Amino acid sequence: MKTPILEVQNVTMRFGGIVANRDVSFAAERGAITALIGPNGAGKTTIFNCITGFYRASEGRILLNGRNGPQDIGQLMTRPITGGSHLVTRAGIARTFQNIRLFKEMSVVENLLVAQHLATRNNLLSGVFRTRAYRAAETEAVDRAYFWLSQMNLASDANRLAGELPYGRQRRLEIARAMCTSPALICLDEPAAGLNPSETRELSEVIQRLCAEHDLSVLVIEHDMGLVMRIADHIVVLDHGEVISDGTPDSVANDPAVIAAYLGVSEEEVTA
Ligand SMILES: Nc1ncnc2c1ncn2[C@@H]1O[C@H](COP(=O)(O)OP(=O)(O)OP(=O)(O)O)[C@@H](O)[C@H]1O
Repeated sequence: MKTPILEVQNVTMRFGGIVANRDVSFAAERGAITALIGPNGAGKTTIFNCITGFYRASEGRILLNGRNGPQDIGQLMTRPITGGSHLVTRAGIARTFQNIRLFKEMSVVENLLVAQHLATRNNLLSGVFRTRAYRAAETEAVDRAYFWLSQMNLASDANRLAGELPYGRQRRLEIARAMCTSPALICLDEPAAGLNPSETRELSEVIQRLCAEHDLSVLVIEHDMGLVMRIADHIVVLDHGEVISDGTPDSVANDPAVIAAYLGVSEEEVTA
């Protein structure tokens, strides 16, 4: 069996007295789409924030088995002096947000160029003197931006203001921006929220294509069960901060614990 791209091991996350995640363990397979589902307040966004380096988990370990071997996300965040969530991006995890966070006053292509500054090794001096390496990195960044715009069916919008794009296109632009950092794992937080059915269908195709053609693994939080059942290879269900089911879409959809969590009744009532 292939090593999973991501291993979440016994993660607990507390906010004061609130336990948002308790002893959460699951793995995301390499080259596959893993969906994280569960009712409101189940702890999905919190575990996402731990994985993507926005929070440091109170307990447990998160391992990314990326292109440079296994990396402990908690250690990247707490590394003395240089540590932080930018190291998690460099290690190969990119994300999008539940509420779209684009630079709305910038053009579409500028949004993608900003994202790549983190990955380039240039410093102030090379910028002032416009060294050969600096110019080469700039050209590469522009080429990469246009590549991902065309992959996301956004090439014709390159020079429009990001804030002027229709909602569905803004969502795809966020994914393009994340892809510009060359991630091994992309984490999508409710990518279908606010989309109409045809935009959702286009989004499903884009996500599946990313996985199939670009050596990418996907972890997605989503409430749209139609989308989840259509694209997920593997589903992890959270409820009250804990994993209550983990398996194929079919096994999860028929799991009495999952049905009970969504209906807000006890498991015994479902099986009775
Ligand atoms: N920064 C925080 N401070 C205190 N409590 C928090 C914080 N973030 C989340 N929580 C609590 O942790 C629990 C899990 O929240 P979380 O946002 O992770 O759930 P979710 O499954 O993503 O919900 P939704 O589907 O509504 O987005 C909730 O009870 C929430 O109130």
